[in-house]
Formats: sequence, structure tokens, C-alpha cells
Amino acid sequence: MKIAAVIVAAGRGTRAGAGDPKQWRPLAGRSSAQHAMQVFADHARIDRLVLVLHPDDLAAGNWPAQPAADIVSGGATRSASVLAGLRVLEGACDRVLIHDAARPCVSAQVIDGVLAGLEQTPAAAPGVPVVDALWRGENGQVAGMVDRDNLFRAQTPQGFHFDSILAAHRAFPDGATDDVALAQRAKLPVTITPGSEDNLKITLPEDFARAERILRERHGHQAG
Ligand SMILES: Nc1ccn([C@@H]2O[C@H](COP(=O)(O)OP(=O)(O)OP(=O)(O)O)[C@@H](O)[C@H]2O)c(=O)n1
Ligand SMILES: C[C@](O)(CO)[C@H](O)COP(=O)(O)O
Repeated sequence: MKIAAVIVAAGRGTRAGAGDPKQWRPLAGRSSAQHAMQVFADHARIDRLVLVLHPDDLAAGNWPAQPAADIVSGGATRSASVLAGLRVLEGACDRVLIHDAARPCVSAQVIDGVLAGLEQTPAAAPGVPVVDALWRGENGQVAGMVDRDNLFRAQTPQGFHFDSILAAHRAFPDGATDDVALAQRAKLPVTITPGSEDNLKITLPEDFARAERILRERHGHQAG
């Protein structure tokens, strides 16, 4: 059983504010992309890593030498970037985990959960149950309550039987917000596996400080 991970790092991080793209800014001594890649590189069951880069970063030679990965140029959308990563793995793996470079605090436990989920269904991904009450707002006022039962916040890595997700990407070239959404369009059953509050995606400027705190606690003095 060959298992690969595709780390998508071809976005520009516009919501994270000015400066370098979020996946390349230093966090506890390394970039977010490098932290994320290292967790997959250190995992005993992952055989190969693919890093998908923005064409500008590729042209400028802006990516970490370690850990070792196949380097691929991404597309204008997240789905296009994922497909570029999948293409280089065709015929070379049985399972693939697709992960955001902007989620630096992923853990081996979250990865293990996804791999266990893939024993049940062709797709599996981590989710965190919604615990807060949910309101629907209109013009700044509460207009109603939304039932929180059975709602989850989606995370990555999202895992798949390789041939199933490649076929889904090819069948729906217009893409979807993430690979689970695409799997849903392709009618693949998706097992929800345990996510983690720590496995945040850096999206807004305030997310950097939270990710840095988690990484410093995890790595202690080694993180610099
Ligand atoms: N064309 C794209 C767009 C996104 N991503 C990657 O997909 C992940 C999650 O996407 P998101 O948080 O939306 O990243 P950005 O598109 O970079 O952010 P923004 O929407 O704020 O510009 C990130 O690791 C990002 O680099 C990608 O590889 N290719
Ligand atoms: C893939 C993802 O991280 C799952 O939570 C997410 O869909 C990325 O895009 P978003 O635009 O920030 O929702």
C-alpha cells in the first residue's frame, strides 16, 4: 500500500493581509508550509510528498529544500492546484492525503484518523463538531437560530483512494471548495474522522499568533 501526501501551497493568502504569502511567513522558526510538510515526512506510513507551488514561487526558486518533495506548479484555484499534484502521482500510489500548506499544526494523530477512515470508505477527512449556538443574522440582528446538530468544521488532510479522487477531479473540472466537496459531487462516501482545534487554517492576520503559540508549545525550545 503506497500512500502519498499532496501539500497545496499555490495560493496568495489575500485574506491574511499584506506581506509574503501566508504559507511562507516564519512561524516558530520555519514557514507554515515547512511545518506541515515535516509532519507528513516524519509519518511512518507516508511514502512520498508532493508540494504544489505558485508559478511565481517556482520561478523565483522560493521553496524549502527540506523535507524532500516533488515540486509541481499549481493553478488559479485550489482544485486546479490539487489536480496538478495528483497528476504526478498517477500510477504511483494507492492512497493520497491532500493538505493545506496553511495548516501548519496538523498532527500524526489527525493523519492516523484519516488513514483509518480510508479502511471504511474511499474518502475520509477530519471534522470538528460545532459546539457553539449558531445564529442567522440579517442587517446586524439575530434573525433566527440554526440547528448545530450534525454540523462539523472541515479540516485537512482529506484522504482518498487515489483513483477515485483523480477520477472525481477529471469529471468535475470546474472544481469545488475542497476535495470532500468534490467527492460529494462524485457520490463518494466520506467518513468523518477526528479533527483537532489545533489544526487551524491560517486565514486571517490574527491566526498567525495562535499557530505560533501551538507550534512553540509543541516543539519547545527546538522551534527557535
Ligand atoms: N490556487 C490555489 C489556491 C489555494 N491554494 C492552497 O490551498 C490552501 C487553502 O486555501 P486558502 O486558505 O483559501 O488559501 P489562499 O487562496 O492562499 O487564501 P486567500 O483565499 O485568502 O487568498 C492554501 O494552502 C493555499 O496555498 C493553492 O494551492 N492554489
Ligand atoms: C480545504 C479547506 O481548508 C477545508 O476547510 C477549505 O475549504 C479551504 O478554503 P476556504 O476558502 O478557506 O474555505
